[in-house]
Amino acid sequence: MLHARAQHSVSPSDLSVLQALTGDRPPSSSAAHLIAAAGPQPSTSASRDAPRQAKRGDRRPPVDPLMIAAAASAGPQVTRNHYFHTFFPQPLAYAPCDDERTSAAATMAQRPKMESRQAPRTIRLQVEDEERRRKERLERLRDEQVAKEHRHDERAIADRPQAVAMPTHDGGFEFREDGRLDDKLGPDARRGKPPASAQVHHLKDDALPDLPPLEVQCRVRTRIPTPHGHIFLHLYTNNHDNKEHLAFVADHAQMASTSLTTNAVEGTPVVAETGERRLLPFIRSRTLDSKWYDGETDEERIVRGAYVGRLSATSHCRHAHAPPSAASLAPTDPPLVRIHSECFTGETIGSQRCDCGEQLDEAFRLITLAGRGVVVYLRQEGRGIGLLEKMRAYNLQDLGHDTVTANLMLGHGADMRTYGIAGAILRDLGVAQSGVRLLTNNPDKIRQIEGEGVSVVERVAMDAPYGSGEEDDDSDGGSSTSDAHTDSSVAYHLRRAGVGMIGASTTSSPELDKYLRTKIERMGHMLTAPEQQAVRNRVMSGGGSSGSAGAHPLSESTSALPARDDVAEEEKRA
Ligand SMILES: Nc1nc2c(ncn2[C@@H]2O[C@H](COP(=O)(O)OP(=O)(O)OP(=O)(O)O)[C@@H](O)[C@H]2O)c(=O)[nH]1
Repeated sequence: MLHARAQHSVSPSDLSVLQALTGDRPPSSSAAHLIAAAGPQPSTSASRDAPRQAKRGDRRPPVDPLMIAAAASAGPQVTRNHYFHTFFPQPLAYAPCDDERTSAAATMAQRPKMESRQAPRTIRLQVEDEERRRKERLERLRDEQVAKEHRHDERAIADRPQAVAMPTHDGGFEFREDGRLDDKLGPDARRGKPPASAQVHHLKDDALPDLPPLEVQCRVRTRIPTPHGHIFLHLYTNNHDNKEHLAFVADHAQMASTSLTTNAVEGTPVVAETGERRLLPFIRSRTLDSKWYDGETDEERIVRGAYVGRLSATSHCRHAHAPPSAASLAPTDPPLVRIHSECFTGETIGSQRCDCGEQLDEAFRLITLAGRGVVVYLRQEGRGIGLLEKMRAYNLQDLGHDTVTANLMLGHGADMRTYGIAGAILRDLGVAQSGVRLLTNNPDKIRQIEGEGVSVVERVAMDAPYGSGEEDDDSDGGSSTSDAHTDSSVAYHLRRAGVGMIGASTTSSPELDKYLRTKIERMGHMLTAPEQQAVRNRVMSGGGSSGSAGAHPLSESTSALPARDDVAEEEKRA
């Protein structure tokens, strides 16, 4: 005890060192000298009183001389104070050792406040529990929905003919009554797998992962005389949506043989560049021509427009003839194909906000001119958003927005269409495999349809006849105009004859110009700008028809398609 007290007795030189170290000014080199010189000193009354005062007023333990020596020898930047413990200390930011020199409030202000952001455990468990229950509820609802759709599908299948047969054009195969493939039809069939030629009907549509593999079926086909020529109209159903998609087929040779009622010709005769003569297979629906169920009669097949071989007015016998075989024919020349999306406003009431009516009209004209081609008409109104939303988009367009921005403002993509059904229809018609010449200006459409397994060997420009609204503003009310008064050319009359909508086939309006410009500038469509088109129309009005679709002046390869980066960017932002 005595020894300890002797050790803790404070000498005047200790006090001087302490003063030097804790004074307002940093310790000078003389302080170090002082410290070095500090040794056991004779005690004065002041020094004797100091511990007593400390005992009375200041209850902190006396200063350890070893600490003082260590602090002094470490140089002027270090005091006996310990470092202020923070994760990111300020340089030379030391904690105060004397409460008198820094207030407690200031100290608290300097210290970073560490707060837990975690909710109490009970609340966390409660939230987790609620989340789990919410997920289970959603899963239950989804299961119920799937079960409902499944029941609906089963009913729909039950309503169908018992066994849906598959293509037989190319040596084909059939389903038995129970829906399984007939055993005699090869190894694939024995394994319960349709042959490669049939698998095209079962391609998975990636965009709709929850749906069953896509199947299309042509329910009926009939002949329609149009101002451009006769075409076969096909109505398709499918298992992905409840819409009736359509296909218009121009096939002159088939039309001629059908009207003879004898099917004397079994293909479209063509003469190749080499002078070789050959027959291209008729464009026919495989699902329509296949046997739907055992015991179907020719009469039933005639009513739905299926192939019945040699027809006669009294054909009541059971179907006994195979459809024409394509197996022996040379590879087909690529037919002209248009994949057109429904536009009630443009096609039926002659809206001049878009060029859809003119495009449909032109597509009909071109496939009938070519004598062999297809227009697939998809019920994807308003680029897939439906008529209701398209009309809302029109109202936004009236406020000055273009067609892309209006769609985005309504929470849709710029283009919500898919082409799985179009691909399946083209495969069903037997034109996809050998390649098609696609009538379009839309590079995205080419990419998508190729993604569906349809080979596009050539892009043919969809060059519908429209004028420039700017030029025609002074004409009669801005309605269909341009060449009506001046153009007496064959081209004009040909188009005039093919008008499939109110208000003639050649149209123009400022809205249409804006629509076309947006398609060029924002959607990457390979179109002629409205101003250039006006000039072109004038030239064409003196130059007659653009001629055969096969020699279309704007035909070009599908390479070097422009990107749609800006639209993708805006879609992301929206
Ligand atoms: N959402 C929306 N859809 C429109 C508008 N105008 C036309 N459509 C739809 O657009 C579809 C036609 O698409 P377009 O972009 O004109 O042409 P495309 O089929 O992509 O390209 P092409 O093959 O070159 O004709 C149809 O379904 C029309 O109903 C519009 O202002 N807003």
